[in-house]
Amino acid sequence: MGRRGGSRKHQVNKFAQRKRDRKEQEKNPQEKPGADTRKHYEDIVRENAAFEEYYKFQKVCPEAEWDTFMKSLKDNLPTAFRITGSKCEASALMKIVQSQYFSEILNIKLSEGEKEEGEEIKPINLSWYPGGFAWQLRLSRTDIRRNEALYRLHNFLVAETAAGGVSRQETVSMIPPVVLNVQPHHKVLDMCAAPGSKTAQLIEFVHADEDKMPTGFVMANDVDNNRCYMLVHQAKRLNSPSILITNHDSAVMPTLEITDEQNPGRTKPLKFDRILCDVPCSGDATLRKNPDIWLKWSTGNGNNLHGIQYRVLKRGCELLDIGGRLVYSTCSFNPVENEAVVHRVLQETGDAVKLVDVEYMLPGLKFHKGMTYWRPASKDMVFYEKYEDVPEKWQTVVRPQMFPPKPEDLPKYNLEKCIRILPHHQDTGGFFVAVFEKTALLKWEKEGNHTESTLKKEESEKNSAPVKEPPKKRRRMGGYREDPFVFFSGDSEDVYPSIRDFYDLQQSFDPTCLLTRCHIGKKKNIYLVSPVVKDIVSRNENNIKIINTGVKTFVRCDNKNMVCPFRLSQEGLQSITQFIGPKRRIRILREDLILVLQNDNPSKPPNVTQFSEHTQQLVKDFATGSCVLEYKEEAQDPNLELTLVGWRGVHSLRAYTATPDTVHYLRLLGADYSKYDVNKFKKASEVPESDAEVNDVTMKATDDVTKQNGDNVNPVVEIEAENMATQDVPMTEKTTT
Ligand SMILES: C[S@@+](CC[C@H](N)C(=O)[O-])C[C@H]1O[C@@H](n2cnc3c(N)ncnc32)[C@H](O)[C@@H]1O
Repeated sequence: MGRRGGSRKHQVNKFAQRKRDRKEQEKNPQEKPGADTRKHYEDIVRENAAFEEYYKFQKVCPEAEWDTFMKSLKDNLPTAFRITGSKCEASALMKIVQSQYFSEILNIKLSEGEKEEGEEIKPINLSWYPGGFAWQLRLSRTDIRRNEALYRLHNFLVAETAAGGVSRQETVSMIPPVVLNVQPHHKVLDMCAAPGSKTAQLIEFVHADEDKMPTGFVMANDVDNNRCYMLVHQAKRLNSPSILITNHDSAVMPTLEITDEQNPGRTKPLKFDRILCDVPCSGDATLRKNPDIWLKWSTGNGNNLHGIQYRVLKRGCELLDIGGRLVYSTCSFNPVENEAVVHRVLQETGDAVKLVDVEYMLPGLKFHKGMTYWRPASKDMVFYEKYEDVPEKWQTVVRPQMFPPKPEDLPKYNLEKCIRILPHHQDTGGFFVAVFEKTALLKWEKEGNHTESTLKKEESEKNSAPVKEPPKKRRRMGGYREDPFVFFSGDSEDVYPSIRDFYDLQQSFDPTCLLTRCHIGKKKNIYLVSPVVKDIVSRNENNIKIINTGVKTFVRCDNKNMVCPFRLSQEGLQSITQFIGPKRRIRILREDLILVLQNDNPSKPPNVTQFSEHTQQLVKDFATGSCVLEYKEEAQDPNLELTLVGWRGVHSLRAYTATPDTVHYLRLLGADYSKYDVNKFKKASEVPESDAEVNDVTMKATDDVTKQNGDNVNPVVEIEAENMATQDVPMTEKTTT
């Protein structure tokens, strides 16, 4: 997509990288700049006396459980994943996982040290995850990657992640979107969204009703421009027309405009039904995954983050609609980042916002209730009972709002409704979750038209500043300059009539939901958004930096045999398929679908004569060009229904899918895909040691074919981005400014 295309979206900002390297080197002078600290993870001594002293004092964990808590924290983290995609595909994939891959796990013989005596390695189904689609394995990522007996499981996870059939995500990180209780009609805001594992869940929930385009949407925001491109990657995997990605400081997120359905032609401020506020935090509950935190931990980290956490949560409460729900979460154990922030906001918002109990939504999950007493500490590990005891030199760091409520006020706040998960509860990372509901306007919202306290302050500051000439050129708002979002004007748009006629698009399809990323020149890719997303983008493009939206639906294909210069793209097919008429659809038989998928070399597509008589008849008078291949398997429960982009050549028929999708479909059809399922350990003897990791043969094959198809991003980049996407990267205050 224009300048946002595959090569640039994961591009490292070299200047920022050099700055990070310099800072890192100042901290660890013995390290070479840019050195991969992950290499040394195994050598890190997993101990920190201050950490232990601080949390023992705070009583985050009952004394009797302390040793188990610490032991669990020092252990590697088990792998967890969710099965995603349409209900029928997810059910079929789940059966395959259970019958083929889990049996492998049960049969493996881990060497001593990898497994403790009598340790049960049976996969655990996460009872509280909707549909039972989430699993936790008693194996770390490294166990899976390094164990030859598990190479098929590893290939499966990598390929299905790229195809969008699986999302690898830490168990506890799945909880906030679940308790947010998102429905397809909800307007959802993810305030601190990158790298986007929770955003992916929110998108899945918005798409729960598969037959319809959701009337709701997800707006995923992050302050860090580079990290926003991780969100683009997530959104791309899930092919949703109902997501938009923005780049703004959430603490001062502007109020956007949306069409007022009750008063056609007028707008109203956009308020959200659901808000996820997964704020930047010290990340000390991710110690199992990020052992370098053992080296860096200090009380200062949590204290420094309290302010931004509070501001983001408060702004979230302002942007929430009455009756709406907000989830505040961190991957920190620290009450200063958790209950203290929750208490501070509850204190300010009075009766308008309250905590809700969501235990019933998490059957089988072990956790501790929120804390009602804690003591903030300064960097020198002195704990304070009240603000008056804080020496002057620490008073800007240890703030009055960080202290717990007085015992007599406790019933007002119900802090025990918060959820604190410790690593030993169910062998996961730690996590903190608080669920709020808004029952009335906030005090300061009632006071006037300008509802936001924060923005009001900003406004008055702006007003007192000398008046400047308005900028003549479009403002460049931090980071890369984005290409514009240019919506089709309607039926009269130059390229639209040929698309409409060729694909036999139904009257009910609204062409104004199509967009390109250029004003002038040839339209290359055409993207589709849902009507509500179009409304928001077109009304607010100048109020907030929009990084990305829309699912690629048509791709220019100037083939001399094509009546229409655009072919379909697999990414947007699920959204547009219901509008495509019978003229461009082929209902294909199982054996024929397997034939096109197995013969995916674009230079040698299967000849029509190789297909069944049934399919030969169907394609006999079928015009050449892009088409939809449909397949329905009645014997499955639920029926397996697949929809793929195909291409009718003069003498051939082929599928137009990227390799991860090809493997995914062959897997679902129970067909042979062994050419992609290569044992990299066998292959390892043929490749140099240093290349062994990236030359995962499954993905190498993917890479080759994808380049030929020219339709998808480099899968090696995808793997890297996926690795990033499964980490809730701990933040420091610096990142938030
Ligand atoms: C804990 S991570 C979020 C993880 C993410 N929700 C997920 O599940 O993948 C915190 C994110 O907040 C972002 N962030 C920090 N300060 C912010 C701010 N003021 N506004 C918006 N985003 C912010 C960081 O860039 C970081 O990506």
